[in-house]
Amino acid sequence: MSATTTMAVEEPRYEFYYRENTWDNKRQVLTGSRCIDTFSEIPLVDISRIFSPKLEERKAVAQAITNVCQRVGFMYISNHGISQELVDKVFAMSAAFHAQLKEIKQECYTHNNKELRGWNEHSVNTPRGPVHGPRLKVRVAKKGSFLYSYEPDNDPVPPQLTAEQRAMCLGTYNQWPTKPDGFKETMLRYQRELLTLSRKLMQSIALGLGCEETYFDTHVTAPFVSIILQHYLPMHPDAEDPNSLGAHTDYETFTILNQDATGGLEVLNKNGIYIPAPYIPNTFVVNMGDFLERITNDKVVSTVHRVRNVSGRQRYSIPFFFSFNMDSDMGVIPSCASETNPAKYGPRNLFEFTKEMRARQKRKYTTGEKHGIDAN
Ligand SMILES: O=C(O)CCC(=O)C(=O)O
Ligand SMILES: [Fe+2]
Repeated sequence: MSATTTMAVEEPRYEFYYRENTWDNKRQVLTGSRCIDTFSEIPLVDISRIFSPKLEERKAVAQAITNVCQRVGFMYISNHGISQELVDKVFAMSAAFHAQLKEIKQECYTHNNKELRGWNEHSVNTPRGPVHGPRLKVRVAKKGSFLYSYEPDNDPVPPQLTAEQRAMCLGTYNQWPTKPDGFKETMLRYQRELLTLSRKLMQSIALGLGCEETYFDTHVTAPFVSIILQHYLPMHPDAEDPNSLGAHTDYETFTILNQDATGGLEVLNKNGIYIPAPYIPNTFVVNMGDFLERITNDKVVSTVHRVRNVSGRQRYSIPFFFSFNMDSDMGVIPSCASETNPAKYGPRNLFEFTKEMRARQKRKYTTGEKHGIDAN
């Protein structure tokens, strides 16, 4: 009788995630003998030199940023120039807004709005009843979010726009609550200051990718920007889905995220391990989005992430999503393509890129269809 050796065949493992409003995206993660050397923490980059008058210094930080963008797609930035006084004020306003009665927040309900700007609440199923008997699916709230977008008249460098371009700025549809006092002014100041920082970061990314520093400047004069004041409730112990915000990628160029000290943000590495991205004082988290991945021919990575608020406390965060002008046609950047690595994608603008997604979001609200995920 001859002995037979059975080779165990490792099944590929996939992580399913949400991208451009669809759930059927999957990314293979590497397990067992397939594991590779990947990140196990989120790097921190001191960006003070992006403001340096010396090109050499700006190039050095650009290189550091771009290396992280390619390897991890997520980083902490320190010395970003945004004052702690403003950050504290924005968080305090967000907490005061979310603490109001639902009936008051509903005055700026996204459902009332053509472009879905405003407040909304997301919920989760919590099966109740005997384990072996009929189970009731009770929905409980897990997250509230207030969404506002770019207002061209509030830009530190107000752009010249045609009526058509102005209509593409979703901030035209912002809904502002009357309370708390000073809410709109604070949120617009935050938008202004982060716009300036984002344009500077965009120049740094251009340099790091081997382009002229000003390569993207004309494409960010009236950028597609959205800001969400996220308010995560403590996750219900019986919640059917443990995610406060399901695994997803962001679809814009990059996101500047401000989080409180609660924790819960997790970033997927190539080996399928979710790496925590806890709060680090005086830093922001910056992650790259799908549109930048596309125009860099996949050189920069848009990394999957999720939020699980298992702290038992409320959590607040503020993602600032930054992208190009809605009507800027962007192809693969010449320095990211070559004869041996031709451009994989043709030119596309944000308006086209997000059209189907925005239509789906509207369908979801008008038909009450549930995707079980919170769109950005
Ligand atoms: O709340 C967080 O920490 C992350 C939020 C996020 O990923 C998003 O809104 O896209
Ligand atoms: Fe995100």
